Amino acid sequence: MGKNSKRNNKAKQQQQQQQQAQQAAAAASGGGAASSSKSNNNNNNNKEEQNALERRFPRLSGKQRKELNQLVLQLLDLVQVQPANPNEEWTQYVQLQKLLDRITQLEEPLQKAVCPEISAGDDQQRLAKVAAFSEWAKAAGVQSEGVEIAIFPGYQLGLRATRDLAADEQVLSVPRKLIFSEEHLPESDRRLFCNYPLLTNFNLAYALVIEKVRGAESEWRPYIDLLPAKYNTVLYFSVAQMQRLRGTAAGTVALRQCRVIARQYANMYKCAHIRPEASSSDGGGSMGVLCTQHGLCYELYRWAVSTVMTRQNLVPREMQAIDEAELNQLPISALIPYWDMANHRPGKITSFYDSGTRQMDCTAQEEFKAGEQFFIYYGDRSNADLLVHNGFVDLNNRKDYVKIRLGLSPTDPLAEQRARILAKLNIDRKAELRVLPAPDFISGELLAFVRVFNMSAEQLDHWHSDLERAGDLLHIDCALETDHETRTWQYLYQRLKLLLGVFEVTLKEADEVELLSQLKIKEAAGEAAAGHEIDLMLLEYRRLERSILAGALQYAQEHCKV
Ligand SMILES: C[S@@+](CC[C@H](N)C(=O)[O-])C[C@H]1O[C@@H](n2cnc3c(N)ncnc32)[C@H](O)[C@@H]1O
Repeated sequence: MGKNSKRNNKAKQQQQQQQQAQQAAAAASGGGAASSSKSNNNNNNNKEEQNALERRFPRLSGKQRKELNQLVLQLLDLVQVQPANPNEEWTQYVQLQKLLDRITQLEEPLQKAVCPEISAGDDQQRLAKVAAFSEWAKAAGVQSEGVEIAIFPGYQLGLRATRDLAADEQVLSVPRKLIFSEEHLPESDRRLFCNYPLLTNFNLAYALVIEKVRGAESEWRPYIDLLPAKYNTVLYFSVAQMQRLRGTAAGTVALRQCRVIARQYANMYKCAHIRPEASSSDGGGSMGVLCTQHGLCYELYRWAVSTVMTRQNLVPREMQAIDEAELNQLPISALIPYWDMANHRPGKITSFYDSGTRQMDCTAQEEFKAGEQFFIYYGDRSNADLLVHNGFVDLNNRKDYVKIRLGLSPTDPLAEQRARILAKLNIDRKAELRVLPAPDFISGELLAFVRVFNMSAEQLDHWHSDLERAGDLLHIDCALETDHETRTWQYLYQRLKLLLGVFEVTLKEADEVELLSQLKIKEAAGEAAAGHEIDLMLLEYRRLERSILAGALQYAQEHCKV
């Protein structure tokens, strides 16, 4: 087949798909202009499709649909506003959660029809699915002789060594055909849903939604059945739980994540039920098909997004995504069954995709005794990152840090001179810089920023006269005038004190310690209530961030005295 005819076919397929989307959208929204202009034949097809959809997805009453439409429009209006400060950001989040709660309530019949397990399921129920999953994985070529899937309290499921494993020994390999990605979608769906190669993690979430809703018809069922029913990601936090993050380094990122996912869902809903005609007029609009043809509801979307966030890995792209060669070099997000049952412990990365054999190989990062949990290392990430994107924190994180935001004031008459020195150090005039755990406490970039920020006009002239030496500012022992050095450390001291002060406003240190110990006692007694894991994670996170800031505060105080 020549290139052009291939392209024509693709265009035809795309057109057909869009027509289907339009018909389905019209059907799901109770018919309308889109269906009335079709031929008789199309009308019949439309009816059949509508009936099929009705059988599969329960119809909401007109009143319920109207309320849902209004809620979605309110949500879109709400998230359009860029909050000007942390208080506004918080108020917006609280309002957003209220809308989402009601949306989820109204969508419950749909959720029960397409993904009933999502609100149920625990570790024991998952464990019961392991035999079918392992058989399926082995039949497709997964090698996992030295490990098995088991329950580990505090981790949900994980991998257990079935014999002694030596360091560097090959433990797992998963062939490409079992690595789930957007490339498993039929081409017509890929064209429809995967238009943004840079957003490959979302493409993966869409592919997962489609397979999930296919249920027993999906060849991925044994894997999907084994996935957790819900997650500890920020999308599952209650307002009271999110409150614990206020004023911490993870707070703003967590709120932004909730906003982004809610907005994406609302946009897809709008294209499906409020403005279905958008399905055929622009690429983004066609995403409404996920709601009309694949039963997408918010509960299913947050599950799919969280599955991807907590389990994805990158593998090389094998199929051309679009006609831009450069983007086709970018890897894609993928779910790697069996390998993704391994939990994290600090160490080194030992999982690599082999393009020659086309499989993901994983070796043991250290020795494991028979019966022990087999851990892999997920990579260098701060606990704020782990909390927001992976739904856990690492109590022994050697790569932890707390980001603080600093910026040059636009009203500072010396801002340009300062910015020039910072640029030499690859630091922006508005930057997020790292406070570190002992023994470093203050990163070189943070120290350099504050030093530049505190330079007098004369000192700036001095450093400009020999910009090549700017790198010295990154080092603790850089020789500076005493008053300049004192101002630098006083500034750092005040800033850290302020951050710790915000911690106290949200929850006092003594209360935090008390709550943490109560939760641990309850856990030990087997009395953990719903949401316990998230509550515990949030208190642990606060304790770890507080200890980094407090250590750095003491360090800064010692330097103020010098
Ligand atoms: C790739 S999955 C690992 C398998 C997962 N435990 C399960 O039950 O399916 C990653 C998830 O496992 C959990 N996890 C991994 N490492 C952990 C750790 N060190 N502490 C607590 N939870 C961890 C977190 O819930 C994380 O989102």
